[in-house]
Amino acid sequence: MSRDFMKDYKRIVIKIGTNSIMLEGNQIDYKKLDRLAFVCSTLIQEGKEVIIVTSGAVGVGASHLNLTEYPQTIEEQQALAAIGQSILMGHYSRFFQYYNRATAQILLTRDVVTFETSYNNVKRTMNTLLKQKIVPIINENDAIADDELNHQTKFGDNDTLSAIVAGVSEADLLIIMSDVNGLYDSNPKENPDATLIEHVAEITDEIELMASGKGSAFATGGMATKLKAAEKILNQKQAMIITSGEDPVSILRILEGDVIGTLFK
Ligand SMILES: Nc1ncnc2c1ncn2[C@@H]1O[C@H](COP(=O)(O)OP(=O)(O)O)[C@@H](O)[C@H]1O
Ligand SMILES: N[C@@H](CCC(=O)OP(=O)(O)O)C(=O)O
Repeated sequence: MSRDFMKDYKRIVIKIGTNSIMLEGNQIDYKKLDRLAFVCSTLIQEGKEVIIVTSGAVGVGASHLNLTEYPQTIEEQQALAAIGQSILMGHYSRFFQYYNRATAQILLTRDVVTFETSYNNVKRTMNTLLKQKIVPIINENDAIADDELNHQTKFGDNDTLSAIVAGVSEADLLIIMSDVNGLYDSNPKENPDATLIEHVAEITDEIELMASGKGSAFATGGMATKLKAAEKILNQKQAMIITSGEDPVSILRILEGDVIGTLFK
């Protein structure tokens, strides 16, 4: 399938996962964040609008405290996210500054889906930032999001969050950057013979069966939540790509129509 239509896409949501932000040994991958800032700034110069959905608050918090294991209690996890989120945002802000771009932090809970006023507020905030060529950087508000009996506030994972953000912002395309090149017919970390799927038009039972667990202790999603996100995107009549976060510059080629990663459309 030709991907020439990519050239017409204007509003892009880019989701970057914990495994792409952290190097092995739980250090922040500065090169990756810098390349991402370069790519987003270049896209804005080309007249596109970019929203980032970032994971990594918990991972960066753990790195800051030199933890190697995922903490057991919710309060420890939430405290870690609070520590990591501000450090992470500081890095984004500095790397984007080099390219003369401002960033803005938006932390969301499920209230944006449940309450119309919250939905409209976040939509308005995102549009106002984009009009000023400022890059909204979104994460779940991990420090407060928890599910109480009659108040569900958690998205649970950032793949779901990124599909919701793509819906609220009426984006043309969601790009999910991961530590794999796309959806394979089985987990490529466990099966060296796994083959990459180039295009998926519908999330069938057969597609769902291909996905299994997550790539590291600090990630929450795995391929299964990326497929859930894809299902949402297809229902919203939008497009999504899962691609490797190894070299964010490949996003420029994706938007030129190069066949990279798995396309859901
Ligand atoms: N069919 C599949 N194709 C590709 N990756 C898969 C598949 N099934 C499971 N995975 C796993 O999904 C992981 C990516 O998801 P995740 O750990 O949430 O990473 P991220 O932090 O990038 O969101 C891969 O590292 C891989 O181990
Ligand atoms: N909000 C969490 C995101 C966790 C998450 O979904 O991680 P991932 O599977 O790497 O996208 C954080 O910032 O640590």
